[in-house]
Amino acid sequence: METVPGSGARKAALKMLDAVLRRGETMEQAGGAANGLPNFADRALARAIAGEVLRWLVDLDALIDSATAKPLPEDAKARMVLRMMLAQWLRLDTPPHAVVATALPLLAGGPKRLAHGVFATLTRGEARLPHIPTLPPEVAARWGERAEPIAAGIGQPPPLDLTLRSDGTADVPEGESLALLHRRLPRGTAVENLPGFEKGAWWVQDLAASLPARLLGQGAGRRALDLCAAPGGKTLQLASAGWQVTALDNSSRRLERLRQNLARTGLSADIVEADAMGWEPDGLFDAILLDAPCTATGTCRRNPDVIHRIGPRQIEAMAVLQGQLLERAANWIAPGGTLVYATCSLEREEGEDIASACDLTADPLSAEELPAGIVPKPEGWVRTDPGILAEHGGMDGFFIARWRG
Ligand SMILES: C[S@@+](CC[C@H](N)C(=O)[O-])C[C@H]1O[C@@H](n2cnc3c(N)ncnc32)[C@H](O)[C@@H]1O
Repeated sequence: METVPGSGARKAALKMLDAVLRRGETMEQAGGAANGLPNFADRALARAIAGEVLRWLVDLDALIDSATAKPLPEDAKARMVLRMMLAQWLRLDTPPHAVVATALPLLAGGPKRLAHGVFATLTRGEARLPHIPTLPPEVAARWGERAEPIAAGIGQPPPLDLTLRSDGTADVPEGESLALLHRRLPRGTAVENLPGFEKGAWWVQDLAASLPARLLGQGAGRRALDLCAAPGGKTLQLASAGWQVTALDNSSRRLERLRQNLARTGLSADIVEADAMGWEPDGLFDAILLDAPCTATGTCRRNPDVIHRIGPRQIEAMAVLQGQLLERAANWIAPGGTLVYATCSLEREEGEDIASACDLTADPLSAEELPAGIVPKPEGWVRTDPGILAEHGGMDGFFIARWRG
């Protein structure tokens, strides 16, 4: 039983933050802590509090440190609760008295007075966050000159992008269109209530995530392999563009979502549950899309946990796997066929370095194939990040390269 209304959401947010920051779990894994909450609003609030703390962590800590004589240990519960209190007040516009009433019970039997005092000092002093979140120094160094525009994108959740099924644009929501078969809606739009959801006229997919499949063109019944396919956004695009798709993934849970997505949209694909490192196809493919597993740092706007969880160790491990997957996929392209490699990572090791090491014949991407404002690099690769088309709401970070068989 909740003693203070809303305290369940705060407890769940605290558990999520613990899972991400101490145990290195993803927000998706950590989000399980909110599943037991009785209503949608509380679950959404728990996720929003945890998300805002992760977006603004460095700046929230700086405020806390400015108001304590002796810095609180990094892993002190009082620090975590104060981060949540400040995020609610400064980012979610919760009145300070409501913040205090719902957060302090989390410190029952602990340093409640200390937390209350720090929060009161900061509210009295009208503390403010900077305009753009500060990145942890090692992350800023990794992202170099791209760090500032990316950080600007991290400040809030991204808008909602939809990809439309290619057989007509009737019964789809109004919105900005930055590419063929694309609609952009304001952040926070509830998906289930939009026109066309039940009929499967569209699916949720960031504009950058929609680029790799676009770059394979129309299928006209030819065979495509979607390697690492689940939950299937790109499988849907390929099937919708007339490819006869084999969709392979090694996660049965994620493949179940792919099946549901195919059923909702009325599109079809042959589904294979297998480890791409052991599987052998029964023939060659005219197109292969390798949307490789990656650190997903390019999704930092919707998954700000990656800013704090991902470091050189994870990047290196992913880069090894990506290189091996690309080497295998390269054997399965038919002569004259096309292979597209993509990752939703901002890290050079998972993009440019992998493409540089590939000895297939390059098929450089051209600006004409891409939405206006996205310009390929001189090598013919595409590198997107949240700073591109920022005036329209930006996009996820992706690396995309293409070769011919
Ligand atoms: C970036 S996600 C794919 C997203 C998907 N292409 C989409 O658009 O919805 C990478 C996928 O690779 C799968 N994966 C990771 N290692 C794999 C392996 N060795 N064999 C097959 N699939 C693998 C994961 O289960 C995950 O679904």
